[in-house]
Amino acid sequence: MSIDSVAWPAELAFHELADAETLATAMAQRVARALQAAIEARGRATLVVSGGRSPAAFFECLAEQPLEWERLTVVPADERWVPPGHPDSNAGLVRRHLLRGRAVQARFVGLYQPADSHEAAARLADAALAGLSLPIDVLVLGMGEDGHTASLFPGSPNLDAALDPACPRRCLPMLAPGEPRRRLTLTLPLLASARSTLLQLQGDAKLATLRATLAGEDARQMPIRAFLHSPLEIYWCR
Ligand SMILES: O=C(O)[C@H](O)[C@@H](O)[C@H](O)[C@H](O)COP(=O)(O)O
Repeated sequence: MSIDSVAWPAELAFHELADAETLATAMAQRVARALQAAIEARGRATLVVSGGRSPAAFFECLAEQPLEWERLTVVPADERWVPPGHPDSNAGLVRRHLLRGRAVQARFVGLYQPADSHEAAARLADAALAGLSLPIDVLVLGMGEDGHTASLFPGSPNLDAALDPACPRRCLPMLAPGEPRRRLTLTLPLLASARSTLLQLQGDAKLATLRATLAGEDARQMPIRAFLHSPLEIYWCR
């Protein structure tokens, strides 16, 4: 399948990059421009990033960007309900690959806190996010081959609530199909408030998933559909 074989909606900015390194650099430069513009306009900026295997190289390129990091707040789009020292922790991923060098000066608002229950943990994360000024400035999403994004998983309890544009919560507990199953996710109102949204994808399987999203509109089946509209920018390489 080639990029040109898919009739992408004209409003989606689709960038095909030569390889993963070129993609990471292009995304880092784009995100840095948007964050610096936000800082110049409002004195501060908020960046929400996804976890998983894809973003490490992008994080490392972004960490090298000449930004006023002390004016930045970084928030995970979702979290596995594991401590930051756990190998699956998104907070750990961000701290290892993004909050390094000068970028260590950024403020980080993590979602994980120990709690008596998954729901209690989500309420603690909700409280931690209460002070976050909206709209967020930059959102960077990934996508699973099932069409999930953040931890908005098809079939998860709370998915309808999390996708509700009027959801009163900023963070909800979710269940992933694979381990670690217990997740915490930012909800649609918070995620969709972003002034700029980038989607990072790699490989033909995810391109096929993205193509499949165009065949329907129900975000409960493929939650990434809730973001497939302007101002989304898609960055893809094989
Ligand atoms: O915590 C997570 O895993 C992410 O937030 C999740 O939404 C991720 O972006 C996709 O699952 C893609 O993950 P990969 O980059 O590992 O394919």
